[in-house]
Order: sequence, then C-alpha cells, then structure tokens
Amino acid sequence: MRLILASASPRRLALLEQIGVVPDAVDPADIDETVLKAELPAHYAARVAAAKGALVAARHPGALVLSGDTVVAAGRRILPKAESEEDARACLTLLSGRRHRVLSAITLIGADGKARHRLSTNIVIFKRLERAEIDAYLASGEWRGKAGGYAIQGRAAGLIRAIQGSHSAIMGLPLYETRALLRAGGYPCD
Ligand SMILES: Cc1cn([C@H]2C[C@H](O)[C@@H](COP(=O)(O)OP(=O)(O)OP(=O)(O)O)O2)c(=O)[nH]c1=O
Repeated sequence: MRLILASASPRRLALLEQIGVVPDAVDPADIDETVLKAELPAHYAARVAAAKGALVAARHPGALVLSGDTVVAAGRRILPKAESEEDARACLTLLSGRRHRVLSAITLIGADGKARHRLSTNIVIFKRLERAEIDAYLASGEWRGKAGGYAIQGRAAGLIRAIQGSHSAIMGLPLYETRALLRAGGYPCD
C-alpha cells in the first residue's frame, strides 16, 4: 500500500520516521491558508489539514495520503506563522508568562477515498520572558516560518515551563493519533 505524505515540512517527515513509517513519496499541498471570518482555531486546523489531504489525494488515486496542520492559539486567536522579527516579537510578547494551545490536526485519506480526521489539543506554558530573552531568541532565527513564532524542538524549549499533551503534536505531527489513523486505514504499523 502506497503512503504519500502531503507536507513540505521536513520535520513532519522526520517525526513519521520516528515511529518507523517511511512514506513512498512526499507531495506537498499548496493551498490557501487564509483564516475565515470568526473561524475558531480547532476548526481552522481541521479544515486546512483536510484541504491539504484532499488536494494531494486527487493526484494519487488508490494511495493513502497523510496531511496535517498545526496552529498556535491564544484564546480564540490564531497566531500567524512568523515571517518577520516584528511578527515573532509580537507572538512571544503575547505568549510570555501565560498558557496557550497548540492544535495539531491530521487527515488520512484512505485507498478507498474515505477521509479520517484526528485533532490533538495541547497546552504550552512559557516562562515570563525578559526582553533580553526575547532579543536572544529573535537573534537565533529559529522562529522563521513557525506558527506562533517559536519551535519547541530548538532553543525555545529552555523558555517553556511545561506542556500538557503531546510533544510530537506541538512540533507538527501527533504521532499517537497518526499511528492510530494509519492502522485504521489499513497501513501496517507494528
Ligand atoms: C508550535 C510549533 C510550530 N512549529 C511549526 C511547524 C510548522 O512549520 C508550522 C506550522 O505550519 P503547518 O502549516 O502546520 O505546516 P508547514 O507549512 O510547515 O508544512 P505543510 O503545510 O506542507 O505540511 O509551525 C514547530 O516547528 N514547532 C513548534 O513548537
């Protein structure tokens, strides 16, 4: 059974490989990621993961297609993928000293075209960040392109007091849910 990973993220590929799953191909989905008016974070993540999967599944009939989307949410607000230092500083200032949610949605389209979905909801708590800590983090450049302006797999781990949930989900692919979906879709996972 062919498995296609519908993601441009090298981290998603590495996470998948961590549980012994090597996709037959990687085929990223380029979709419009605009947030709808008044759309809630969980709805957004699920919708975008499903849209990525549907787009790529159309290109690979008969294959399993796995896609995901990870968003950082402060209350009902979806934080952007930081593209500039100003974006990242605004995110970190907002996240400083408080808890926020990281929602990681995945979709698996089966060989029969049936879509299965899972959502992993996680909490991340940052310490109260000093200005110098934010400046040093910005200088690292690790925030670039990251949802919420940080990546837990790097230096930000030193600023995170606690998490509740799944570390892999916060990085971008919830491995427990991924394995469960793959099994449900008939993909051999031991
Ligand atoms: C919160 C957090 C986010 N991120 C990153 C993962 C993603 O790059 C980004 C969320 O964006 P996504 O849209 O989920 O994924 P992507 O654009 O990287 O790849 P694709 O759509 O092709 O699958 O935030 C981390 O790497 N670590 C973290 O701790």
